[in-house]
Amino acid sequence: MNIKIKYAKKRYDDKIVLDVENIDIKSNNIYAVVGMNGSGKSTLINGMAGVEEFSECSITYDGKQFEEVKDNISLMLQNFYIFNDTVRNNILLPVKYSKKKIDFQKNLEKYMKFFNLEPLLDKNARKLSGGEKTKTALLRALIRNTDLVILDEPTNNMDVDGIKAVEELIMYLKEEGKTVILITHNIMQVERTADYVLFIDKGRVVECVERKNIKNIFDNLSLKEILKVL
Ligand SMILES: Nc1ncnc2c1ncn2[C@@H]1O[C@H](COP(=O)(O)OP(=O)(O)OP(=O)(O)O)[C@@H](O)[C@H]1O
Repeated sequence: MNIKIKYAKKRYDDKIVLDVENIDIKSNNIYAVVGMNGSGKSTLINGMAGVEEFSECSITYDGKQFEEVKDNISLMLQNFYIFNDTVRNNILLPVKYSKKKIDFQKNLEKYMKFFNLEPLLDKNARKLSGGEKTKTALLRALIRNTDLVILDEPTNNMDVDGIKAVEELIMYLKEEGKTVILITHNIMQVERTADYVLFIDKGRVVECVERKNIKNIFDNLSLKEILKVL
């Protein structure tokens, strides 16, 4: 999905926490959104996914307005909610709210292969480990098989195997033709997965560059400055 953000602003009372313009997301690429805590990353993607309203914005998705494409956008929230129910029902939650006819079972099987969640499907999701809960939330975001997938720190709480599985899954989503927007604080993950990197600082886009043009993020002084990497 091609997304054009002419401008997007978010204000809380008198404080402007996001003020971005001219962001072009090109279809079938993986975008990493990086920046310090509180820089506005979640505000940006939550607004793009329609779970929060911008104070002002002009955004088109494949040339259309959000309402026309919302069935084709999914978001994994940073602070996702786990319901007091089975893992299966937690993952299948979007089924209840979907107007589109979707083969949820097929999607579940397709994406669950990346994790070892099958044996846990009938367990109460509140009893899972932190990493298993994150996998549950991630599969919930994927179950509608949307063209645009937005993930807010999808490897939180994960061990090395979990991180590897999520990164393989992200690459697979791209192979399927999807557009992925990924917030992460893991710069190595950016190097391993992203096609483009959107650097946000104090609510503004500082850079949006092709990852292959950032020879080495750790050698790039301006990026080190933004990320405060020593
Ligand atoms: N409901 C709210 N009311 C007031 N201020 C808010 C609210 N939600 C977020 N903010 C402020 O907006 C700014 C941007 O927050 P945001 O969550 O987008 O940052 P972030 O870059 O995603 O941070 P992190 O890396 O910590 O997840 C922060 O200063 C935050 O305190």
